[in-house]
Amino acid sequence: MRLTAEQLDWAVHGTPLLIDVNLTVEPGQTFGLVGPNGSGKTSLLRLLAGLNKPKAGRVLINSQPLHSLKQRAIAQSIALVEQQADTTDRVTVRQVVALGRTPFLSALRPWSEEDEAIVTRALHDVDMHRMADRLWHTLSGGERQRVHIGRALAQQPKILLLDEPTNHLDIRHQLSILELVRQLPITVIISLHDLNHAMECDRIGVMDRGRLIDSGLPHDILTPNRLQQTFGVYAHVIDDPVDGKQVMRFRNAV
Ligand SMILES: Nc1ncnc2c1ncn2[C@@H]1O[C@H](COP(=O)(O)OP(=O)(O)OP(=O)(O)O)[C@@H](O)[C@H]1O
Repeated sequence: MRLTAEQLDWAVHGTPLLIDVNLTVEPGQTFGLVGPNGSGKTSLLRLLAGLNKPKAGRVLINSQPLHSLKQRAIAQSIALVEQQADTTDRVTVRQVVALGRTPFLSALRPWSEEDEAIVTRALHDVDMHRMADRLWHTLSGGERQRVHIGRALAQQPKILLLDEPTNHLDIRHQLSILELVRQLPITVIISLHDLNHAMECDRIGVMDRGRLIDSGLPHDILTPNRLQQTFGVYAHVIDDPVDGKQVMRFRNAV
């Protein structure tokens, strides 16, 4: 599904937090959202997921305005993994992941073996199958993060929105989750602080003080000049002698 944001504005108590954001992510693309702390990445993802209503502008999935759809229809297409999602309920890992199937269940469409298989697959995808019966509150931060990604995968969305999905993960799980996400045949928007990870996206966009100030191919966007101006760091790019890929190295900009 194509996801489009048209002239999005959002404000809290009169303070503009998103200003004239325009964005199109083509079906199947992985779009990385980068930007300093407080630049508006989470705010944008919440608008794209339909959790917050824009003050102006609109979000479209394919050519359908998001605001014209019921919450259940949105949930059948879009999944959001938030940064600080939590639950106080006494639930197991499997039960949390199974919540991803909720938008598809009804009196006429009760829980089925297919749902069970989708949940099992999602647990494997995030490497949590061995902990399926563990209680949520006993999990570490990274394990919780993987369970939330599992819930989103169980939702089998056509558009997956991920807000810094790797910030609690050890390096092995960072790499495996990013690889998994990139291989999904769906539209993905992922906010990332690790700019070397962002380089692996199909396209990236840079947020700065509520505006999407640049978007395009990672190598064209994450230039030393941009890193200095927007992120306040000096960077240089070196070629990895093993695979020839370009890697960024950062130093303080004083
Ligand atoms: N409900 C709110 N009330 C007031 N200010 C808010 C609210 N939500 C977000 N903000 C502010 O809006 C700005 C953008 O926040 P947002 O969480 O979207 O940034 P971000 O780019 O995701 O940041 P980070 O990289 O730190 O996660 C921040 O300055 C934040 O303090």
